[in-house]
Amino acid sequence: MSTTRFLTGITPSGTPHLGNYAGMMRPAIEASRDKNVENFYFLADYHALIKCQDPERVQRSTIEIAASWLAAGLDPEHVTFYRQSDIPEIPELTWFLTCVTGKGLLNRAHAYKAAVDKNNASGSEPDDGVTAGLFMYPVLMGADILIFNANKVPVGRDQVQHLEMARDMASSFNHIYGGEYFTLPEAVVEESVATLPGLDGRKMSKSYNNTIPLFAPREQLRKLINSITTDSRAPGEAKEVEGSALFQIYQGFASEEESAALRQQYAEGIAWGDAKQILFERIDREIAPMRERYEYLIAHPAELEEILQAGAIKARKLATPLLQQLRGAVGIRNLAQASKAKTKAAKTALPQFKQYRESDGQFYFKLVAADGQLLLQSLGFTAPKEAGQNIARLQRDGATALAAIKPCLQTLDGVNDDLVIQALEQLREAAEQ
Ligand SMILES: Nc1ncnc2c1ncn2[C@@H]1O[C@H](COP(=O)(O)OP(=O)(O)OP(=O)(O)O)[C@@H](O)[C@H]1O
Ligand SMILES: N[C@@H](Cc1c[nH]c2ccccc12)C(=O)O
Repeated sequence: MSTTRFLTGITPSGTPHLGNYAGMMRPAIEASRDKNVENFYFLADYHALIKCQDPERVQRSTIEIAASWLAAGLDPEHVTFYRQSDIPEIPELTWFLTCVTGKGLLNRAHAYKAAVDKNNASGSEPDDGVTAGLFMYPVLMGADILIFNANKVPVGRDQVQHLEMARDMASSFNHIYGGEYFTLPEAVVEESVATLPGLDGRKMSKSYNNTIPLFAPREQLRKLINSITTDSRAPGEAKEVEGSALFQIYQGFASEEESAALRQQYAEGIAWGDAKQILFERIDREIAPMRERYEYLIAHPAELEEILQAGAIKARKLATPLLQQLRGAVGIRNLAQASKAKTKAAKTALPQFKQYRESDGQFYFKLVAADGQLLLQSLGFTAPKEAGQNIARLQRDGATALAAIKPCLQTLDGVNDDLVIQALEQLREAAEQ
């Protein structure tokens, strides 16, 4: 049995923060220790170019995020850890998928729609300032996922629509080229993972500039924690945990007992300064052991490069043969082998007869086109042999047999005899080859 494949990407467009760590990296690293799953983690640097056109920042962020994953315990021996831009099969697949994706589907993508809505609201042209990169974002993401035929993709809520689109692209391609080339991936949204607030109480996010960098040096970490917004209650006055960013961040790191103890101290009127000291100590306890490794890796980017290159080799062992197969499927082929490929492609796209027994105890058959359309549906027969004989007649005599066995068939909306005869012809030709 094949193992389940998990895949997730992180866009290197800034410095990783405590929210990225608690909300994504830590649970992903814990999950990666499960021996029954295959894990793919990658740096989505092509995606970074959509929102960040500062080359130094892209490079810096790639280094910081790669070093963060490794320092936080990701083991590149057990997972496939790579950089998107090291896998040339991804942009090539992006093009194949682009050609089977409706433009209308992409018009509905949240990120693109949000940009258009903003322009409409301000009276600008709808596509003002919108790059084709932003528009195509879901296709690139689809290629990231489909190139490894990932089954499960852990993502935040905002990415669920992209997974639906990836499924659409996979089924369109399978349908058009008549084969099970792609597995349909599923989003995994971990509801139990907390969203950490930032310094100002809103969601901690690069875009809000309210983050605490995951590997801020100790003294900077202390300073940032001291700047978390609190209310003006004085020492000795009872404090509310509800709506306290400080408490929520603490919960993202502490055990249940530790959280209960701080809740008690809030009720007893702990001074904000002391609560901040407790938060600082708790976070530093978790981060300090990793900080040394992080700083080492940041100072040795050649080692990071080597780890990513090894990851790319591992990843391409899967991507290269799949892409080869896809090239053949779409008709980009070695011309010396063209005729062979043609026969094979024709075979994969054939209609099919199916014979089965229903719960009423009767035997039935149907004819299904390669794209899944139902072309013929029989009524029930008492013996399986009768169903088999009718199939054999249709295969042998085509149109004549179809006319003769009409009374044993249901009428189907939207299907005419020509369509059925064409399918029977196609089956006959294939059998003759
Ligand atoms: N405050 C947060 N709490 C928990 N998880 C978070 C938080 N912010 C981001 N994540 C998770 O980290 C991963 C990377 O997210 P992302 O790069 O969007 O972070 P971000 O700082 O919000 O960036 P941006 O502002 O550019 O969207 C995602 O899985 C996301 O769910
Ligand atoms: N778009 C994702 C990052 C990403 C790119 N490709 C992916 C493939 C799978 C999962 C996530 C991704 C984000 O912003 O968070």
